[in-house]
Parts: sequence; C-alpha cells; structure tokens
Amino acid sequence: MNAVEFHDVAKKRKDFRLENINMTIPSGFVTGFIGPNGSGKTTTIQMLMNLLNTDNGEITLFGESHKDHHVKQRIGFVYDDLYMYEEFNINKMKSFIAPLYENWNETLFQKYVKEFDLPLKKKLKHFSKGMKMKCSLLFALAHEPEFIIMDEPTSGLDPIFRRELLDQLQELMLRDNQTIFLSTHITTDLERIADYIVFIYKGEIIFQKSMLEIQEQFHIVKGKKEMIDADTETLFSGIRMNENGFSALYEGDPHVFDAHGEEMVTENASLEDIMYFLTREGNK
Ligand SMILES: Nc1ncnc2c1ncn2[C@@H]1O[C@H](COP(=O)(O)OP(=O)(O)OP(=O)(O)O)[C@@H](O)[C@H]1O
Repeated sequence: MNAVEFHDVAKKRKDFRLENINMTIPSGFVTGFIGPNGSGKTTTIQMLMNLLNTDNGEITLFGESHKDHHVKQRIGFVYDDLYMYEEFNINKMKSFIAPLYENWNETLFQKYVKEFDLPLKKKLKHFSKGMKMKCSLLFALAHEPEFIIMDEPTSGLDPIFRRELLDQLQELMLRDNQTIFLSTHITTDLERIADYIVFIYKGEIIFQKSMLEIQEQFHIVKGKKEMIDADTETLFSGIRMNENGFSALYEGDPHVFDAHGEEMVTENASLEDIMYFLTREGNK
C-alpha cells in the first residue's frame, strides 16, 4: 500500500523544469528524498502538499486526490519557514492551528513542549532556527498524523537533538506504523533510519530504491590509476583520479573484481558517494 503516488507529474518554473515525476512513498516506512541544491525537492514537496499547482500528471494521497482537503488531517508537515506566524507566540499559534484538526491531542502537545524545551510566550521571530524547526515539529506531531512529511528537518538542529529526533521518528514508525518522507542533505541521517531512497537530480528522478538494494548495488572501487583505460572506464558510473590512483562508483556485483586481488579494493558506497559520483560534471 502506498501513502503517496506521483504519476507523470510535471512542473515548469522560470528556468527549471520537473519532468515525468513518477514515484511512490510506501506506507509504514521511512523514505528519504535526496538530491543536490536546486534539484527540485522542495518544489516536489510543495506540489504534494498542494501549495503549488502541477502543470501535468496526478498525485494521490492515501488513494485520493492530494487536493482533497480531508486528507490533510492525516498529514504532519514539518518545514523551517514559519514566516506567517513570526509575530505569534506558541500559545497564539495553537489557538489558530488546534481547531483545524479533529485529532488534536493536547496532552501530547504539552508533552512535546516540555521535551523540546520551547517557550510558550516568546514571539516566533525571536526563535533560533532550531527552535523554529522544533516548533514546526511540535505542531505536526500534536495532531497525531499517519504520515509525516519533512523538508530539511534536521538542518538547523544541534547534533544531540538531531539524534534524539531520529530515534523518536524511528520509534513512531515502529510503534504506530508511521509513514515518513523526509528531504535532507544530511545523508548519514538517512543511513540511520531510511528504508527507501528517492534520488532527484535536475528535476528528474534518478532512482527510487530500498536501502538494501542500494547497499547491494552500489560499490566504491579503488585501485592504481594504470588500471583505468578506455575499456575499464566504461565499467564505472563515475571515476575520480588522483595522484595515487582512482576511486570509482560501480553498479553491480563487486566480486567481478576479486581476480585483481589486493590491487583493487571494493567497499559499500555511502549515499554521499553515490550522489557525488552520479552528479559530478564530466564524471568520467
Ligand atoms: N518561487 C520560485 N519561482 C521560480 N523558480 C523557483 C522558485 N522556487 C524555486 N525555484 C527554482 O526551482 C528549482 C528547484 O528548487 P527547489 O527549491 O525545489 O530545489 P531543492 O532540491 O529543494 O534545493 P535545495 O536543496 O537547495 O533546498 C531551482 O532552480 C529554483 O531556482
């Protein structure tokens, strides 16, 4: 069962185009959304939240149109831009937001206020970046959503809270069968908690895979630079040469290099390695 499906979605902005966006977000799992700056992650999330119209294609949320007002009740949206509420404090914000949700849980709200150490009476414009993110998280979680969408949730957070947040998200997922979709540049966070990865680059989905598939498929190969010639070069999805040798991204079974013994070393590629090699200009 998929919480979200994108079918051939397209969107043109001034000098940017998202095309043929086909992706799914499976229910009950954490899906990470990665891609370099300006790849279209926020644009995609804004379309999903119906904050931005699509030019083409279809998006469904829990099997219904993403424009259906009622499905929003089931979503918690976390982002760091609370500009609409800058003059408000948390109490005032709550008086506007809580009545919008049928499932508003005041006990849970108070629990997170304490846990996140947030002041109730301070204006949001005096909040730090991390406090704003915690505030966004507070409101998203307090109406007990089935599905949490997060745009760069951990970017402004200190490493301790970041780690606590990730643990908490994982717990929510295991305990309540939560679905979580999060875009982030901190790929190590995803290596800790994600089940699936969607990789977008220049407005195109490059792949959608489970973490297990990624671990099995992508490898870093290192060796002496003499080993790279016109033939061997074609084996790799990206190569970086340095004075001592090369490192390259290989997609497939790394045992094919076993015959080279210690001359070639293979290891699992990290998400950062994969992004680096697949998006480098002239990556060979
Ligand atoms: N309001 C807008 N009007 C026109 N173009 C826009 C607008 N917002 C974003 N864009 C363009 O859309 C493209 C994708 O931006 P988007 O914010 O979706 O990328 P992103 O992957 O979220 O990037 P980042 O990782 O830097 O946050 C960029 O080229 C950006 O300049």
